[in-house]
Amino acid sequence: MKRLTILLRDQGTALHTGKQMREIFGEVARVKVVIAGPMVAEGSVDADLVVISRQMEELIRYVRPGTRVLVADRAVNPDQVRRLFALPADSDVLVVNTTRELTEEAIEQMELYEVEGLRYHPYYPGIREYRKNCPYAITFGEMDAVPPGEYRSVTDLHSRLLSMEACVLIARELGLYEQLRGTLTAGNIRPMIRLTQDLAKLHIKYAHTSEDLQKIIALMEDGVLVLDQQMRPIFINPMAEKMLGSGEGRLRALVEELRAHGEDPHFFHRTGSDSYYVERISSSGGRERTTIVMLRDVKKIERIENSYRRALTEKGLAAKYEFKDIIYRSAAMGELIQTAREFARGESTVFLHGESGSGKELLAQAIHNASPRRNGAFVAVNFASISLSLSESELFGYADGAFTGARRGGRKGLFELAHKGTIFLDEIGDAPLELQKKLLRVIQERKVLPVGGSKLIPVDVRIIAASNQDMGALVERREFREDLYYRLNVLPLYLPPLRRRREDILPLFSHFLKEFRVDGGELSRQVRTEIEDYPWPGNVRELRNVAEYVSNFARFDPNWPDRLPGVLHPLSHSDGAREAQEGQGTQEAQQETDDPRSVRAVLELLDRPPYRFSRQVLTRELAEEYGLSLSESQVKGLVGRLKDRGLVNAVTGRGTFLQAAGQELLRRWRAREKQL
Ligand SMILES: Nc1ncnc2c1ncn2[C@@H]1O[C@H](COP(=O)(O)OP(=O)(O)OP(=O)(O)O)[C@@H](O)[C@H]1O
Repeated sequence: MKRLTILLRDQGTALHTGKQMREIFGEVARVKVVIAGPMVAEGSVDADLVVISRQMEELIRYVRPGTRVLVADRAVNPDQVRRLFALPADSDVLVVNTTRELTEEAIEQMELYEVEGLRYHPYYPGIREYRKNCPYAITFGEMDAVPPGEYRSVTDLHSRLLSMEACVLIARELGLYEQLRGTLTAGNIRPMIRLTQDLAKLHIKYAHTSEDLQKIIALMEDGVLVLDQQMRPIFINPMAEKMLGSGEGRLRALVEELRAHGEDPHFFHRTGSDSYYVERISSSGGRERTTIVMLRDVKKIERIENSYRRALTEKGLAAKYEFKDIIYRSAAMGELIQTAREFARGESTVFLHGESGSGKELLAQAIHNASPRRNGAFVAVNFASISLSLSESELFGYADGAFTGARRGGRKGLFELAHKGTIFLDEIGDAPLELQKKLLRVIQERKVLPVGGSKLIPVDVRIIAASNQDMGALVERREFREDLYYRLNVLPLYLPPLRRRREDILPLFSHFLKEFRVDGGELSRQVRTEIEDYPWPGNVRELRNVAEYVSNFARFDPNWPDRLPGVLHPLSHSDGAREAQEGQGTQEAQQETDDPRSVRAVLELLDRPPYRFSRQVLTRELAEEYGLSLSESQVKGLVGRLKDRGLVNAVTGRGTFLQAAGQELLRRWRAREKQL
């Protein structure tokens, strides 16, 4: 048997190249891979043929003089290239390798594949200047060489393999070409076929997606039109056809109104006896600017409004809770309530900051009921659940004759309904910018302009706003108007999350147990600690849900407290085994001794901007946010174990970040908590 030796510099390349060589030559030659280094004597490597790859010619000194040597080229592995198709077209990609020659060669080869729209920029250690801020990076088994940066993804295409031309040369040199011709041709063609198949599949998938989209748009109950730059229709769905009729005239009238309204993104459009709410979205993507127009039947809007109003009036436009209904024992809440009572006496706008479920609405109602306006209405508007087109007429009402079908005398908006009372603007951070502008005007002038009306109506309302988002960050990202925020944040109150006021947990728990008619009895010390130590990411609402859940079995099972830990940490207890059987939680079920709270806290932290944390920051945030005082080395150990479980990844110099499995686990935890 002929002896073929491949002489290389590093382990990673050796692994892949060795595999490639054995696949092709393994049956007819003895393939050996030698990694040059201090353990290999210079002038000692021999075989019938020694192969050295280009850019590593200096390794020739290890070869015994007189041995036949072939310097072979490497090529990007076509099997790996297909991963580039996953990157969005028109992206900048940093190509990372260890030397300038290798990097430039790789770029040259990748350009041959003509992956649409990817622009490659070289990087290698020591390069003077390179393109920073590339959203994507690719490398060839040299992950460590990737410079720090905010990448959306870093793809490892693994070491490049010996090119097929090189393999043919090796076969020739060894006199094995005839024998191997079939294998070589197949080896050359197969990856290409696989690549082509992949592209075909991708193409079919997109074709399907756009077909599916078209079906969905066709079935939509709103009219959808797409107009080109000259405002000529490119696409009209059946509903829009029905709304506008088949004649040219109606479409022309709509286009004229669109032009007349300039940049105004929505307005009412009347045609014949019908009225439509028009929403316009300009799209500047692609080569041409297009306009997407949505038409919504005003009668339908009215129907939705009616049901929203019904829901509101069922609540009676009245605030149920008073300060005495707020359960607490912590000093933090005591102080907060004291301040809130003082705020209640005044007229200024109050802003309640606090995580979801921490009791913002409860507090807003209590403030209203302790204020001079207690006999007026309390109207709650939730901006997270109110749709854009609905919200304007919903909030400000509409005038008589604003559109055909509008009620005689128009209709009052929620601001007017709250006249002499309080309006609670919940989840205000979700208000669309367009609406924020209008809200600002109302707050400044204390007057509303109903949709389609020309007369301002004075309203006397007190505003309480609330948000569970970081408003400062929203303002910074320009998603929330700064001027509006300052108008609203006059008397700020910060509701601490439940985990920051642990003394409140047990009193609240027994309060809710009573509400669900469960005899709280005496909880063991262990169970009490368990409840207090749980981080309660869903705050009081989650605690109430757990009490309700417990009530389902507590009435029949006197030992119900024993089941509580399993309810709070489903994965670390009995359910963990089930998850494992489902094949997803194999590692989750192996629960090392890690405290589930710390695991959860780390995953939660990594799921927040900036999504990448250094160990120091992680340690600090764990302490500040979750009250978990771990040392840096404990955090290191914990992160290491989470990495072993595939939940996170940690790269030296680039921090720790969530992996898909970690995200999935969080999603499942949260979904389960919602169900509880
Ligand atoms: N201190 C408390 N005492 C009694 N019940 C409370 C307390 N805090 C919250 N709750 C109850 O917890 C639930 C959630 O509270 P609430 O709806 O006020 O939270 P929120 O912060 O407004 O939530 P979101 O931001 O999701 O709207 C409600 O059923 C509320 O009655």
